Amino acid sequence: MLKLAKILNHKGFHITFVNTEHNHKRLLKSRGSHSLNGLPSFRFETIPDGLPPCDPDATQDISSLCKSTTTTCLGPFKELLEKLKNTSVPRVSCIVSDGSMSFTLSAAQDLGIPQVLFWTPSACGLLCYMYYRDLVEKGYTPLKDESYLTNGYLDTSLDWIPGMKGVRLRDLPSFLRTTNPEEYMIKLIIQETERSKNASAIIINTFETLEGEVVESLQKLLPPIYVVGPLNLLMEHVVDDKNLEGLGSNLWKEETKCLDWLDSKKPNSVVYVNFGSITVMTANQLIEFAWGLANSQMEFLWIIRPDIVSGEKEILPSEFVEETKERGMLTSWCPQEQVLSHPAIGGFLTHSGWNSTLESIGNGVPMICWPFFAEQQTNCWFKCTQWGIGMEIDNNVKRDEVESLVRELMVGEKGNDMKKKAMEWKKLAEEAAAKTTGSSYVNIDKLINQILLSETTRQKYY
Ligand SMILES: O=c1ccn([C@@H]2O[C@H](COP(=O)(O)OP(=O)(O)O[C@H]3O[C@H](CO)[C@@H](O)[C@H](O)[C@H]3O)[C@@H](O)[C@H]2O)c(=O)[nH]1
Repeated sequence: MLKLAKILNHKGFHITFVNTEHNHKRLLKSRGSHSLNGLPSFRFETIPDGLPPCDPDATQDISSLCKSTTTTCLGPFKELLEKLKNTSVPRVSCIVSDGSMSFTLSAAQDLGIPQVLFWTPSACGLLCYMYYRDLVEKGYTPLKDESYLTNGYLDTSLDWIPGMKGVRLRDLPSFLRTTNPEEYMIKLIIQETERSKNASAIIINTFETLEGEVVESLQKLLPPIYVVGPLNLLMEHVVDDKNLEGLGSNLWKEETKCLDWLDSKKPNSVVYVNFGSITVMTANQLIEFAWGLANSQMEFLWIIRPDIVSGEKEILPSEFVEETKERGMLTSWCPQEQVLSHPAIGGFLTHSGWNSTLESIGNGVPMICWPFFAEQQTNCWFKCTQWGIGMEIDNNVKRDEVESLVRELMVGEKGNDMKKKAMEWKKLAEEAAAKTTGSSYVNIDKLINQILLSETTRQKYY
């Protein structure tokens, strides 16, 4: 979202970027007390998320956060808009908000301005969310009982989601894996996808050559869709804007020593391991990953967030630390985009969050996928079965499987094929983001001219 906002600012928009108070505090902590002072044309504001204060270093519970924002944020958001009217900043002429923050639609309606929803997961993830109502109505979820999680039921294949023939229940976003008929996340998904139909437009961070067929299916269900990714590559066109450089969004402090360490490594020799900002695992799973990496004999850079093990501090066996000290580096958070673009990185063991996936594609890095939740399962399916750049690790992770997949990724024949394929996707991603001619570059201009600066908006506010 911040990247998109920077691009729009670069194109001439005044930006008011609204964080929750919780995230605002976290950003100040990780980036420094002046980091959100903003610029005259790019300002930060906050609204409360409605949750009680909690550990500032840990990711909030997603279900509670969604429930709270969807029920409590509209009031504070409208108050903020009211407040902005009485300041010297230009009048708010359009609202771009997260796809799961559809309460903002009602505020935009009050002001009579365009409202665009930016769905930050993949297009394939969003397409599955669009079919969540059908999954409930057809009786696929809730599951009859817990045994359905393991009795083969999740292998049921579906042929009615257009653009995703052969996808299995287990490859769909994970929220359907519940026996609870009142599951909040399912209700939320149905509510948010339904409300999305009322937006002026939808933005997705992907590119046409990667997810064209899926986007075509989505076009039939939603308002005009603008495909504008990979945003991390489009950002390269605003690097000359020095003013924007200081605005970043890392929620933990970035450790940059790993970049020096990578400088000392041979090309394509290091496995990069990172599970994003939300994934948690058990202490036992952490240990299985550790021994799998150690036994693979490969060099690795492993990012272990302070809250990666649910409910306890992560503890790695001292024998593991001793055995791998010459070839492994452990740290708590890194500048991932710089890491993935480093020539030493040969493969990425990832949870398959969409940003990590796109950043990996944009750098031609093949992946091993350990999807945790949400649409990561769907991203994993596409990477493994459609795009030829991924191999999946079983959820019940075992060291032997980690060892063999890591070796296959780094020195095996399949790994080699995946690397070639990943380089082809990198080229296509670069083409989509190319200045002036790339499809995503062009789509950003179309979004601006057709929606954000519509004729009425122009007449009313400029
Ligand atoms: O050490 C780190 C680890 C991560 N990152 C960055 O953090 C982001 C992580 O994003 P993503 O890979 O999408 O993972 P999550 O944080 O888990 O993302 C959530 O949001 C995504 C977009 O909606 C969804 O695709 C995921 O399923 C959902 O878990 C990426 O830009 C990374 O570059 C860093 O900079 N340093």
